[in-house]
Amino acid sequence: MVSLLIVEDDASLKDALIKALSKSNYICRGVGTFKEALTVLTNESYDIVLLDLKLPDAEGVQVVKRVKEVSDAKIIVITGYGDIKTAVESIKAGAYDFIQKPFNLDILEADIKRAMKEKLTEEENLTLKELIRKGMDYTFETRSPKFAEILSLCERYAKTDTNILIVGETGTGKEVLARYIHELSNRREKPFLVVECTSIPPELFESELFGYEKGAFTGASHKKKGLVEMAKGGTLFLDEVGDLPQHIQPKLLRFIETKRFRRVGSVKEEFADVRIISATNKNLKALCEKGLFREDLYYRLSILEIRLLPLRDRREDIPILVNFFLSKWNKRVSAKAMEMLKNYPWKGNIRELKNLLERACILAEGDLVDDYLFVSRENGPVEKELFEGMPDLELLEARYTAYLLRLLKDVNKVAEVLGCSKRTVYRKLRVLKERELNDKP
Ligand SMILES: Nc1ncnc2c1ncn2[C@@H]1O[C@H](COP(=O)(O)OP(=O)(O)OP(=O)(O)O)[C@@H](O)[C@H]1O
Repeated sequence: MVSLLIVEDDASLKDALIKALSKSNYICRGVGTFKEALTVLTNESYDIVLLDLKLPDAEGVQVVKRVKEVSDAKIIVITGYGDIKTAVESIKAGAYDFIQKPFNLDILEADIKRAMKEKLTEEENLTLKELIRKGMDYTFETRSPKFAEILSLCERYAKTDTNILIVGETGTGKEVLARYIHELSNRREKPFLVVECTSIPPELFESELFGYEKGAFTGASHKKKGLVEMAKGGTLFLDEVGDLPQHIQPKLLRFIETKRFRRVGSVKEEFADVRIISATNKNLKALCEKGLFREDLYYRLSILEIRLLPLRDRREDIPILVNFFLSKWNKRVSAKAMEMLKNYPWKGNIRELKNLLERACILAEGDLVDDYLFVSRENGPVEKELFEGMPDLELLEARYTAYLLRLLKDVNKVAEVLGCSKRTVYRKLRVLKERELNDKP
């Protein structure tokens, strides 16, 4: 529902507007002075402000500027007849549009609708900019009865709005499954945002999650929305939730319970309807017992729980996954190699399988990738060449780059495998030369 604040000192006009717009399903509130308007806007969020520029305690363009400082709302200015100059100036100061008294309600409503459309597009763009959406690049075809059961649970859970905890070893596809649940849910048109609990520094966590106001801390030169606000209407995925800093836990709990939060440096309560899916490879219960994770938060997050199988417990799906990853490259493995892949321990689960196959696809010239599957694992002399003398990271990278170049005989391919530019490849080769020269007696 769209919320409107009507700032108008003419009480009869204000009341008439509230009555008429409420009938059209807008949530309306009215105030008669600028002071009241500022107080309300500082404490509550509105989508649109209808703003009379001639108020008893303030008037003119300054009014627009002040409102913009405290609110995200689109401002539609109400001006008296013949006050075009002020109206134009107010647009320059950031108002969305102006409307002259006396006005027709249909025109005002059309204006409100246009302003809302622009506001939603802006919010969407902002979200998209902040969000690097990974492609929906997965397969859930399965021959494993146990995994089929998990999938049918997910389909049922997706239809609810309840928080879900996904538990499983690293690389088992917890994030992929969370995206799948989001895509099956009614929230699919809204964002799916990932909070990487391990990679956000604890001191920045609150502002990343809930956003901040301009001036909230040194360096906060502009207001910024947090992930919770950007995920409005969608799903927030808390990856490695066991690593959630302890000082954030009560704040997240409060948000989950009330759907309300405050940006850092703000007293204003914001509202966001967000579904939380979390994932962990840790034993959260054990963390609770050690006092490292709040028990009440754990129960809130894990109302529904899904336990993902490690790949070794669904080996019947390995051929499906292998063919899925290879098909993108138009490559294949022999039946013998497939058997090897089926029997491998896969401690890193699907991630390890995917990485191994992708590397083999890049390395193999023909369509059969057998020879490149376990190339560095079984190749003792290569390991010796790379690791001799316990190299530091710079030397190891340089040696590995040189090794790949010998193997692939093509700098472009090396750059592709390493995920860097050709220039970086050349730089690493130069490093190797220099280090070898320096190390010679
Ligand atoms: N069903 C699937 N189909 C295809 N690829 C998958 C599938 N599940 C996982 N993967 C791939 O495996 C890799 C690991 O998946 P994901 O990041 O979801 O695992 P995770 O359990 O969240 O890992 P971690 O605990 O390390 O965060 C990704 O590259 C992902 O694309």
